Amino acid sequence: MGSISEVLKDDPLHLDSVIPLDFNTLKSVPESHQWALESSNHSVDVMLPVIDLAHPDAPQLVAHAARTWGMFQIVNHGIPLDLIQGVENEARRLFSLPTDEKMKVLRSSENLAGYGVARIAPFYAKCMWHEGFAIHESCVDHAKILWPHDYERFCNTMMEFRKKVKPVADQLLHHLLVSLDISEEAIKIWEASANKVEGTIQLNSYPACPDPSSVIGLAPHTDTLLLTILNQCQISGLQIFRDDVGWISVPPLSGAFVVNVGDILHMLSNGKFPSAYHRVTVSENKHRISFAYFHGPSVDSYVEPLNKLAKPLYRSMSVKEFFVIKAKHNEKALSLVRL
Ligand SMILES: O=C(O)CCC(=O)C(=O)O
Ligand SMILES: [Fe+2]
Repeated sequence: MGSISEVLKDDPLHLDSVIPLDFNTLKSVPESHQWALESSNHSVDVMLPVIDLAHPDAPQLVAHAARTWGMFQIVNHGIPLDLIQGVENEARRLFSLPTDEKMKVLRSSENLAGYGVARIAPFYAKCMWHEGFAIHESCVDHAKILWPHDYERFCNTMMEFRKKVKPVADQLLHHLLVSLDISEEAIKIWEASANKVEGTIQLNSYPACPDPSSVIGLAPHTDTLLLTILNQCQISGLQIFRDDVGWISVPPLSGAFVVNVGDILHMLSNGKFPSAYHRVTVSENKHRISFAYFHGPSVDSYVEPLNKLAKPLYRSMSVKEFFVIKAKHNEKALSLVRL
């Protein structure tokens, strides 16, 4: 089984040339980070569905929200509040390290785990008001470099989070696959595929910005994998785009997670679940942290619309092939594999 870094070794994401800014030293926004954002850059507040996973109708509610929005919030998910707070605390501890310390664990074209800019950064002339840290399997090697005598707290917290979030993602994926009217065998194959891999944890940091209207935290994008489960740590910033309305703010709810559909699940569902197009704005006075878990699949899997009764909207391809297409073409990837 190959890692994402191995899959992309011939078509690397050119992350090496983009290094996050030292945000602590700034009094104004440098030109490198000023975006020409349209004047219609406002957002509206429309409430995304909030689903209680303990509710008897949760499977249907989840499927309905995924079809209508590609994004929803979940409560009663079983992930303890003190663990959520622990992950935020560890992320803040990491991002508040001096820049030269963080640079020791910089992600690169060779190793996509570690500190650095967003995966989509190489596609834009301007830089985003963001720094991130990606954990693929273990984070011990990096944590030992950052905190040689105290690395366990960080790693244990991240691994505990993954242990608790993965079954939630499994359960959501199960509800979604069942709602597609597909064979039990297809459901089992995709559950096994997601289970085979650990899933990536992505920590995001959006420092307070002297002029938030001229920058973007994360440029509009869709996530690549099956499902994303994200915590906004009580500070707003996440927005989802809807053709009929425009950008919609997703308000952070205490203890809730945001769930969104990624490109691969979108293709498996033959377009029934939209791959949520989202972005992040930043605040003038708050340093926002978010953390996400990206669920499955195994890079050995084969993607194709699973419901055989409908005319397929996407061609068949391996997950590896799709990763390479996405790495090269970013937001055009889905249209390139559409039939
Ligand atoms: O920070 C957020 O709210 C969203 C982060 C995100 O979209 C991502 O990590 O892919
Ligand atoms: Fe995202």
